[in-house]
Amino acid sequence: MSVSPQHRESEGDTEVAAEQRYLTVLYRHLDAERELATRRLHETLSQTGGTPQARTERDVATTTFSDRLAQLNSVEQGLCFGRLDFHDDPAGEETAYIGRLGLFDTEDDYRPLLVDWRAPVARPFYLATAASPDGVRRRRHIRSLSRRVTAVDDEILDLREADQGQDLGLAGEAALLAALERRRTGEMSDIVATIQAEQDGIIRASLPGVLVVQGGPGTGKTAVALHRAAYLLYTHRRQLTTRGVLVVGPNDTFLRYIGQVLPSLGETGVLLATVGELYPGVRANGLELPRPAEVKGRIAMVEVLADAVRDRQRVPEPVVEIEVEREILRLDRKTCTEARTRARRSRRPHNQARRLFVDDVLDALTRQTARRLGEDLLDPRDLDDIRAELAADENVAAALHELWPLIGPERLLGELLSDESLLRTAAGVRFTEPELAGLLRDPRAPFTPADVPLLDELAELLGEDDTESRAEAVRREREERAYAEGVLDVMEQDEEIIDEEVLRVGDVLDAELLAERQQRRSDLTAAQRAARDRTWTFGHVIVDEAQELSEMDWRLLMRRCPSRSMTLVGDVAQTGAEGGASSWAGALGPYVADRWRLRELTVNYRTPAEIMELAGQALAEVDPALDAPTSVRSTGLAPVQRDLAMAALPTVLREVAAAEVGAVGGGTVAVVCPQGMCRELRGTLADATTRSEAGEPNPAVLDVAGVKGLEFDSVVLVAPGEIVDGSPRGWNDLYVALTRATQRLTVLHTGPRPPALSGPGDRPGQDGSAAASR
Ligand SMILES: Nc1ncnc2c1ncn2[C@@H]1O[C@H](COP(=O)(O)OP(=O)(O)OP(=O)(O)O)[C@@H](O)[C@H]1O
Repeated sequence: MSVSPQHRESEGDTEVAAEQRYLTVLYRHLDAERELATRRLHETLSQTGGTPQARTERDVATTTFSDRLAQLNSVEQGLCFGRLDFHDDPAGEETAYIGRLGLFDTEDDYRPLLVDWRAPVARPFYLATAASPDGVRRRRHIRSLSRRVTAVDDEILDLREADQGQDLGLAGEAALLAALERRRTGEMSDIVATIQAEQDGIIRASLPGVLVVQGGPGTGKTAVALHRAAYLLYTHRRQLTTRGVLVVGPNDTFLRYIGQVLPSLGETGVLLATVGELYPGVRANGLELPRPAEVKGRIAMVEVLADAVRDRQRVPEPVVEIEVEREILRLDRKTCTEARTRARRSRRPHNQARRLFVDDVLDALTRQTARRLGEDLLDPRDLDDIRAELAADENVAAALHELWPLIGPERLLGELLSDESLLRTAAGVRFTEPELAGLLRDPRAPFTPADVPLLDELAELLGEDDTESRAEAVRREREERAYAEGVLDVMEQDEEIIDEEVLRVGDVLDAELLAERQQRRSDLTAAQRAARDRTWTFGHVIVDEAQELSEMDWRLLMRRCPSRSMTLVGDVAQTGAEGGASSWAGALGPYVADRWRLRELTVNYRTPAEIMELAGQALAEVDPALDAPTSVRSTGLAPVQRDLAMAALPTVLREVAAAEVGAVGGGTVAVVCPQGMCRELRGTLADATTRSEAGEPNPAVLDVAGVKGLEFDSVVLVAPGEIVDGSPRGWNDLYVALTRATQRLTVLHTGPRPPALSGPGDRPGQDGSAAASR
């Protein structure tokens, strides 16, 4: 059907008005649900007293209503974004509206008003095509701002109508392009309205097993990973809310950048963390150079740490003398070696095996003392007393501490990295001299993120010294039981005035059970509990920028997920960490052999074609066999490259940054530079720096590691030559830096251009004069 522009406009207006009416109804239901949840929450909170069971039930209800309210609040923006019209649907439901959560008409037999995007019914919204319409006649994207419909975009999924001029490109192309053109705020948005078919397949892939998602820059890996978390929580709610889902990202800035996506999808129970945050009780905020971090990430550290622990299990050379009550007792090498062998053979962790060692040594000292006192005069009770006295003796304790100390991971690692002789003994010939020297540090230095997997490894090797925590657990249990007994007493007294025949509370509920209920009442989410517990194992683990993980990082993460239900997203062409992965098979082989699935993403939604052409030249330097993803859009703006003298950089950068901030009209700008230049350039731009909507500095001055995974409307790349020369993975780094912009890219060369960046059309100049135009 051909329509005149005026006709089309009025037809569009009618459709917008119709959808507005429907949207208004949906918001009315949303408001009603909110009111209901608020009312129930208030009612629950205002109740006091009652039986312990009633209190428990109230706590559960409070959590349920608060969660529901948070979910209802989170879907306010873009509540409904799609509509499917089906051909003769046998169920008689010819239309389905798709949105951020499910809403039902409670007064009309729970008729679905809005279908959750994760429900199977919604799937054709993402998958149907004209060639394979899956019963769908028309897919409509509904765009809205606040509660107002701003546009509708239709696709008729019918090849005959398509022949009549319908555009059958990407699913919801107009809505997709509108989303991609939006200026960036510094916080990632969800893509729930415009998920593409290849992404949908990954989001809804089955839960078990290791799924690797490989894709070039801007292909939506992060977006897909987060939507997969939301999908899995919806589909496997019971299983995953108990064990929790962990999402691992490369650094804090990145976690802040993605932090709003899951809440905007109504999911709050996910733990977002860097590997450096996965050791409760340690804030690993020390800085470290890439080289020592790489050495710490090597798998050889497993043996170094095991040797460092063994090094703490000593025997006397040849004898140690202990003064007890003015007598000298002797511990010889043979006795201690036998005790050590027995303790080591137990294969228990160091702190737990210590009990065996201590037992044997105390036995030997008891025998010695008994011999001295005259064995024939002593009965077993006397021997027990002697042993107990020896165990309590300070000098014996000191000798035992020398031979087999109780030691925690933090102390052992701190001492190992700050004591050259301990480090040399443990490292053996595994590292070169410069590598060893790089590992040594000041004893007061804070832990770094690369230390965390080492602490975790040590925690496994050392085991908890659980003497204290067991005593504490027993004490707590006693207290809880005493409290529960008190509660039961009070309740039974109350009941005495009631009929004797009535079942008493104590008949159905004993103190132990009541105490246990009290514990289960804890209203922390699984994610919150997991964050405090090193030994927590998650129901599913998602890792973003997974190519950056070191071998030691992988060991830690695998420990957190023994079920190996994992989604790992990344791009081996973007690996910047020296100890990061060059291939997925290499990284995963030790844990799952070849039992992992690979899915690829091929379309770049971020970087315009013009910028990708330049980035492709850097990618060819990484590996000529790699293909850059295809850009979904072009802007008509070629990147600008300028050559200038280093001395001119401050002036030129100030000019360029100001111009770019103006050009993106409130959007985000990043200056990306070699690590060593960041501080100086921040100073250069200090006067002109404001804050983005997300509260980040704008322009942000960041090195490549700092922009990994992020995107900006405009990027000013400084000294790419130095970035290439600055690391063994310099070309990977340059590729990352070149692919951060959603609209505009300016490259400022302060030295010779890397050959791959000089292409046709450039006019290299000198000293800061404009060299190439857009
Ligand atoms: N289907 C989609 N609809 C709308 N926007 C999308 C879609 N897929 C991806 N995007 C957008 O494209 C941009 C890049 O996505 P994302 O950051 O997830 O890519 P990535 O593959 O993780 O990139 P990198 O490897 O560079 O970190 C984001 O702004 C994201 O919101």
